[in-house]
Amino acid sequence: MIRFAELYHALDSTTKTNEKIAAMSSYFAAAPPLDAAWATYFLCGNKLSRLVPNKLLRIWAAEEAAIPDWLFDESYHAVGDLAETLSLVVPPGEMVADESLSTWVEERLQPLRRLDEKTQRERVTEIWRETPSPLRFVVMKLITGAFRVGVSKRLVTRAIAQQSGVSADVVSHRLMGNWKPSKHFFESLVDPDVQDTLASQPYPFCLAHPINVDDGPREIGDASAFVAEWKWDGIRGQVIRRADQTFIWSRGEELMENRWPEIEAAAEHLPDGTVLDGEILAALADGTVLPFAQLQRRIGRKTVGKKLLTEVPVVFHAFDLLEHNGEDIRDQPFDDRRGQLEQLLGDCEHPHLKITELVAGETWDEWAGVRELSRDVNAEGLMLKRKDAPYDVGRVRGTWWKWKVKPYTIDAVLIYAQKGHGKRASLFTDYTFALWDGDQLVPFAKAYSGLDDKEIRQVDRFVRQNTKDTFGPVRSVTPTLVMELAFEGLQRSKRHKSGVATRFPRILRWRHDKQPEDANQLGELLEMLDD
Ligand SMILES: Nc1ncnc2c1ncn2[C@@H]1O[C@H](COP(=O)(O)OP(=O)(O)OP(=O)(O)O)[C@@H](O)[C@H]1O
Repeated sequence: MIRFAELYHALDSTTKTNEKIAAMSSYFAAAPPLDAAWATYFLCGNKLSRLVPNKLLRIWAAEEAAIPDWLFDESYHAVGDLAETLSLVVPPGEMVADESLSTWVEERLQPLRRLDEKTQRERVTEIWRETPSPLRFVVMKLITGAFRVGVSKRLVTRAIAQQSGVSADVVSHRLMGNWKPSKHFFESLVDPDVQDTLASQPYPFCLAHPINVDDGPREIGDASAFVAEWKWDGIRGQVIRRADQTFIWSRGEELMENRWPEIEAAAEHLPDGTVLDGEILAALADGTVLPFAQLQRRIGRKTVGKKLLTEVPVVFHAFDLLEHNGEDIRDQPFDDRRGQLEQLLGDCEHPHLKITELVAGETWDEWAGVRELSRDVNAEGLMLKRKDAPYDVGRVRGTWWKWKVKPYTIDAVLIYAQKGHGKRASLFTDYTFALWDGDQLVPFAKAYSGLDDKEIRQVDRFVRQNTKDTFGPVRSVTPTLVMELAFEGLQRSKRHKSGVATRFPRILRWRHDKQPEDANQLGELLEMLDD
């Protein structure tokens, strides 16, 4: 466990990619497979659900430290993070013997949830007495369900690939979807010879690069090398038909069960061993695509009632074929995959499962004209896809380009929060957002509205659990949450560190599917300036 705590602190103390990868690689090189599986689980952003109520931890800690409750609360207020407060306030313990990460998790931590309060307290006190502060901090993060470390899944993938010799593409595929940490899981993850057989497992998604709106797409090459499709504004998904079952995955790697019954029913007509990539859209029977706001009515519902099914029917617009007849065809050129997709969906045409049509055009000028009509079909612009490119993992430059029509939206990272006013005076509701400038996050806009009450409470909880610093009423938080902001206009501004002032910024949606490093660059905002 000490080694895992050291890894945590090593990752926390550097922003350099290479140092993070090196720290993880050396951890994986020495860790037994079950420990490595748990470490992978946590580093990829998974958590244990909360094991002991925070309220009880606070009371027990105050008693263990022999301080009054109000002093504990003051300390918590000053520190801003419960796990850190617990590890600082309770006197440091002395380690008896180091146990492995998996022993900690499986034998000491997970069982806590099922114990009665008295035994829970005995076990937690025992943990405090046996853990020095740096180790205790990590253990408390796990117990409070707030464990989080500043690495992306991509970096974890690279570290495992580097250490094991299995290619990053294969590792990233094996890390997709739901898996449970086990010795067998990690051994298969790093085994070059193992066959991947998990029926529900999706492929890593291919992502797009933005085209500079002013310059247009000429810089990316000749138009004849590309096809164009509408850039739909819906939910990205992979529809998998394997072993007579259907699985629909979101880009955020969530298995969307019972959410899209029309699409599930349509997918039953697909042959076994098929994986489609595409966009879930709200659309009428005549094919008219509805705005995202309509689709939003179905988001977040675990099951969908009859009324909503009739009012907001959905269609899966397939734009790629990743697996055909059980064979992974991602290495084939787009043109070939598209040919097979057309044949496949031509054979089993269904009102809720369609192929996205290519947008007619042969030159950039022709497509520029068509792009102006995007809003009329409720699209955000065009997607340009290279005909000879394989289906890549992640955002590989040159394969897919997004050429949006209305650029006044951007994905930003929440970095500061402050309490609101009036009925929101007890909640952190005023947010400051930042964009990347190289590896720095630069604040550029404040936004107060756009989230619903439930989301506001979630963000409030996040702020309290992830405060890094307190400046008067303002808290800086670990950069984690990504929100899509919309604004009416942009102006150059000397007063702002970012160099721009946004007009009427508001939160459009919480991008659960994005990691902080997926947020936009400041340069992309500057490119939107009209002058
Ligand atoms: N025809 C299409 N081909 C591929 N992706 C499409 C298409 N139409 C809509 N999309 C959406 O566009 C996204 C591609 O852009 P990107 O990979 O940059 O994701 P993104 O950051 O979510 O995009 P954005 O925030 O600009 O909508 C896909 O994830 C998908 O949801």
